[in-house]
Amino acid sequence: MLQTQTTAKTEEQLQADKAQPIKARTRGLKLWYGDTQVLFDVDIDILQNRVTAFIGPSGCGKSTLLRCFNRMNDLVDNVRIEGGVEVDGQDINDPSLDVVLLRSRIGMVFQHPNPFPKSIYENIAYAPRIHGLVNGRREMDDLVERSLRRAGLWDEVADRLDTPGTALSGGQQQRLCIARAIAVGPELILMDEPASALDPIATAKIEDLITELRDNYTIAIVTHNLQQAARVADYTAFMYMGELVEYNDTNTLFTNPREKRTEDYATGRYG
Ligand SMILES: Nc1ncnc2c1ncn2[C@@H]1O[C@H](COP(=O)(O)OP(=O)(O)OP(=O)(O)O)[C@@H](O)[C@H]1O
Repeated sequence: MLQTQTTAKTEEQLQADKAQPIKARTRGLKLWYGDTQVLFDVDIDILQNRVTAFIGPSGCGKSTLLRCFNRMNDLVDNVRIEGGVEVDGQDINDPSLDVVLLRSRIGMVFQHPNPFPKSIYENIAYAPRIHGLVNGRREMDDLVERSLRRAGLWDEVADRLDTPGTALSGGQQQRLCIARAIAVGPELILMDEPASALDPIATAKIEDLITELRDNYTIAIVTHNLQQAARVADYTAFMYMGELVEYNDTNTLFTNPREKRTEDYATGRYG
């Protein structure tokens, strides 16, 4: 078994989760890059206000699956997608859908922090301004402060909002990117290995933040780090060669997997 601590949900919590709305889901999702198929009939439900982790060996399709939820794969040449992807019951591959609007509703945080080459303040203010989400400077100041507070960064940057976001430490930059994602009030936040470029202390802060954000947001996270999935995720999906092998509450997936492939991965037999 996995040499890590997972906290089992109580029977009441598991029952309560059954009533939790589905924020996003895929049905029969298949994806090809050119002639190579990398996702095979993936069916997954992402529960609202829960953290869902995608784990699996390198190249199994975790990031590709994550990117299906905001149509980031559209930016890749020769990509072909079949099957359904819904966010809040809406088919996001509907050709009439405004992709820019979609991406503004779904935040994304990448492996390497990527603040804009602008001030800390502007990093947060930019998207709400172009989407017309606030009226006037005072509302914007409030939004910037609220977003930075939610991302656990306010106390560290309140006196230097005019300095460049790129001058912050790596961990601070990543929290700035999370604050930037939060500022537009996203329905879903996608995180692609958000802590893998950070040291253990900065990683712990990101993990604490993910746990706090769960009350207000729905989070899907790709991670290579099984302990991290065990610490932050309510639900975990194990993928292998483009298939969703097993999906369950995190404790059950790690302590009582149904599939031998899941058990082998969780116990480090391959990876
Ligand atoms: N833009 C692309 N064009 C062609 N093939 C791609 C592209 N992006 C990913 N792939 C291939 O698709 C497969 C799945 O990649 P993906 O990045 O989704 O896996 P992953 O599980 O996230 O891997 P890792 O853990 O190494 O990041 C891999 O074989 C990869 O080489």
